[in-house]
Amino acid sequence: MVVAKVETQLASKYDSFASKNWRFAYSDVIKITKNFATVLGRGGFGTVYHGCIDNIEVAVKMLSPSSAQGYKEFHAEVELLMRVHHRNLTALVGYCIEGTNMGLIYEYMPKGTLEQHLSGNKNQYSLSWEERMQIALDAAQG
Ligand SMILES: Nc1ncnc2c1ncn2[C@@H]1O[C@H](COP(=O)(O)OP(=O)(O)OP(=O)(O)O)[C@@H](O)[C@H]1O
Repeated sequence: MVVAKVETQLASKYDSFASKNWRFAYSDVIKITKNFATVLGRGGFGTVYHGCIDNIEVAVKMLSPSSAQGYKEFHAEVELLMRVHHRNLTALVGYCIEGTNMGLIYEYMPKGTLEQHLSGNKNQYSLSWEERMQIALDAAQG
């Protein structure tokens, strides 16, 4: 099957320049997320779940089969974040490619999204224009 072939090519490509530790089996993802028990949110790529690896919290983004942008985005995200590391970029911890089960594992960001902070929904404290400017600069650096 064409899809299976592409997935195998992708998987071996990533394995060739990353430590084997980056790649997780789908059975690991099930354990990490406690069978996808807690949803953190949903994006264009699919659903994001809370998980734990050795007591370290992670966020697991699973590619939704109905996602049009998903497959391309998955490819770009793994490719980029395996090579690029910056304190203003959420770190990729690993990925899973097993048949149609494709997921990305990131470090967990406990303080909510930037959007929530910019809109003031997360807490009462509103960011000053100076702080917003600094965030814009930091994001651009990332
Ligand atoms: N690393 C993370 N730690 C904690 N929560 C996260 C993390 N990544 C994503 N989330 C949660 O999952 C939601 C969806 O994230 P995701 O990155 O898939 O979508 P997005 O960036 O909002 O949209 P899009 O993928 O369409 O650009 C976020 O709004 C956030 O609530």
